[in-house]
Amino acid sequence: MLKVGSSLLAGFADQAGGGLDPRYAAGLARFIAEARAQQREVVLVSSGAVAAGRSRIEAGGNGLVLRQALASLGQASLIAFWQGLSPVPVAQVLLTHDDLRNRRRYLNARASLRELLRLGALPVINENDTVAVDELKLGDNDNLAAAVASLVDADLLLIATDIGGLYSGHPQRDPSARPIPQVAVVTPELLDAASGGAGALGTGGMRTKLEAAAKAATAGIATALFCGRDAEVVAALGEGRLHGTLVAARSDRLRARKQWLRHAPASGCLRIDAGAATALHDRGASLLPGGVVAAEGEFRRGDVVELRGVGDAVLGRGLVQYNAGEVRRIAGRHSRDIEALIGFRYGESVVHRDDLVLLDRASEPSQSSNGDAGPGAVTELPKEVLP
Ligand SMILES: Nc1ncnc2c1ncn2[C@@H]1O[C@H](COP(=O)(O)OP(=O)(O)O)[C@@H](O)[C@H]1O
Ligand SMILES: N[C@@H](CCC(=O)OP(=O)(O)O)C(=O)O
Repeated sequence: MLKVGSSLLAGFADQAGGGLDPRYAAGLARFIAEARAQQREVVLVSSGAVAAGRSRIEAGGNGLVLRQALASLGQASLIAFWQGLSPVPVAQVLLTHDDLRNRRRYLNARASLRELLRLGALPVINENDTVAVDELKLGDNDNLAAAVASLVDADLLLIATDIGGLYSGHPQRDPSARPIPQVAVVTPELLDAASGGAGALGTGGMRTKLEAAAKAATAGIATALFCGRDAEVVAALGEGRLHGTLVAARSDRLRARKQWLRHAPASGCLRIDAGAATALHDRGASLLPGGVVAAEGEFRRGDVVELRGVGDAVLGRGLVQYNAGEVRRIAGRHSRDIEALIGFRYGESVVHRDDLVLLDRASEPSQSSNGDAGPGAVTELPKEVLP
């Protein structure tokens, strides 16, 4: 997952006519192509729509509604710009905070992104600025990148900007500021050091990058902050060497996600047969409709459900791909019949193995299936990075 800020794409003093300029983006596009050649899946979060919009129309000022309009004017140019630098088809994905907090939309976004990667496309994500204001707004693309890194289960979040990572003070204003190559934990002191404000075009400055890194860290993803203007830095990155700041992950990715699933209140229950229980336990398989005996409760797609086996034991819990009525119609049937039975299909599983946590039967207390798990049972992990 790579995030590229406006400061790398536009606003150069020597640039005639404004608009997007490939001088740094070309190197980053080469880096993406090399990573893809190494069989890595790459998702790009790119700012620059507002800057691109400004070059298309005469408009002074910096008000919120004006920036929303400018983003709309510039977004198509931004996608065309990356397409011009990419050997593979690029795909536009516009997201908001609200999309990622809503579990159904979260699952839909994740499924679309996975499909784009499977097809070999390069997803280029930006905030949907037309609708993203106030409480809907993630605030900046750094935080959006952290949320999407968690959504796609990224190995690493790379944030390219116009400075060589985090400094102990504002690098342009504080002559004693020194680079910080490694951050184990994002502390309030570090956030303070990074609060000196953004560059001319950027919105968040280093603070939002550190906040994003802290969110990614909680989700088990490390973040690399580096200068995308330095061709040697970008080339070294392609060889696995970072000249910049590495913010360490604070937990194992899967553990962070599964920890949340383990304690989230369930909206319903799936009764599964012995064969399915064995497949889940022994092979780490997804739960297919054929193994579902019954669905209890009125859950919706994306809700957490309990999985109960023969004898009522709670075997696990997971995010369900279909709503209760749909599960009842496909229960006991083969995955290939899903479309014939309900008219569409989100995928072959009822609960995908990535969205499933199996419980230790001896130690796991059974929780009620109506969402009332009792006080203290719900562990709140950051909303920004988990569904
Ligand atoms: N402690 C710090 N370390 C590094 N950069 C800082 C720090 N404090 C403030 N900054 C500013 O943050 C800027 C990068 O943020 P921003 O302009 O939002 O970039 P982008 O457009 O890439 O998101 C730097 O150019 C620098 O001026
Ligand atoms: N959605 C806005 C991006 C805002 C933003 O976060 O910018 P930046 O600080 O340069 O990453 C745009 O495309 O201009």
